Amino acid sequence: MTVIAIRDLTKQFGDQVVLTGINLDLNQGDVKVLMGSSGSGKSTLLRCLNRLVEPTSGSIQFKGKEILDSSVDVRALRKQIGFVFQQFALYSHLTVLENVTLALRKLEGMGLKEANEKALHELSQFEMTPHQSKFPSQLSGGQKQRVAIARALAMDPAVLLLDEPTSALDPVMSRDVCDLINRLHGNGITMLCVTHDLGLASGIADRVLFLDKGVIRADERIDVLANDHSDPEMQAFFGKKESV
Ligand SMILES: Nc1ncnc2c1ncn2[C@@H]1O[C@H](COP(=O)(O)OP(=O)(O)OP(=O)(O)O)[C@@H](O)[C@H]1O
Repeated sequence: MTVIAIRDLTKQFGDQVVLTGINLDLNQGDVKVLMGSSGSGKSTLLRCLNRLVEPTSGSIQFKGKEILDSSVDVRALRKQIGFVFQQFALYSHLTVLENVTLALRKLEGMGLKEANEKALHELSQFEMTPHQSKFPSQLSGGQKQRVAIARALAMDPAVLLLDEPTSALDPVMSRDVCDLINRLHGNGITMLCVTHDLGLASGIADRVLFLDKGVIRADERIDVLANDHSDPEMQAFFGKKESV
């Protein structure tokens, strides 16, 4: 089943055209990785999918319904399409547990007891229950990312968007996040992940979407892209990275 269908999507910031004619389908359970040079529009595309950025034109359907209509309830949409930020975006003055319950109380309208139970359930999936009373400053980067992912999953989203989830992490913690994403994959959640990290990309997905100058130029196996010497853009991008 197609969960997200993007058609002819464009985005301009003033005179700058960032996305030009994006077409992409995400099917249920897909884990897709979006790569491309810095400034190619990856984060912008990801952000369009839950309307953190408003596209200039085109269509995005979520489960067959247009999400760019002005009548769409954006808060409800963001429960269905969760977003995990590069820098975790946790509230520093709230504990781990409160970071997760806040979203449940505000977006789901849950009472404290119900929200606590749900939040503790999510945190336990990621072995974060022992850290529930800590503040973000008392956590490692990997633990912060676990909390951020637990918070997004507490909404039971159909889709999880991840924007460079390992870029602030060391290699060990990056592998931890990679394992975690693979566990989620087993649960059937649909994911689109922006990353520069080839280890993460090859660890979670078979294929990579390569974004270049506002269009998706390739949807291909990672090793094929990495060894494609005929394309100067790909070579420039993958040539700088470790071989896969
Ligand atoms: N809110 C904004 N206002 C104006 N320009 C923006 C805005 N957000 C992004 N841009 C511009 O859009 C272009 C694409 O940015 P985007 O963050 O999507 O790229 P990216 O591929 O994710 O880059 P990186 O890999 O460096 O994170 C950049 O030139 C950026 O300056």
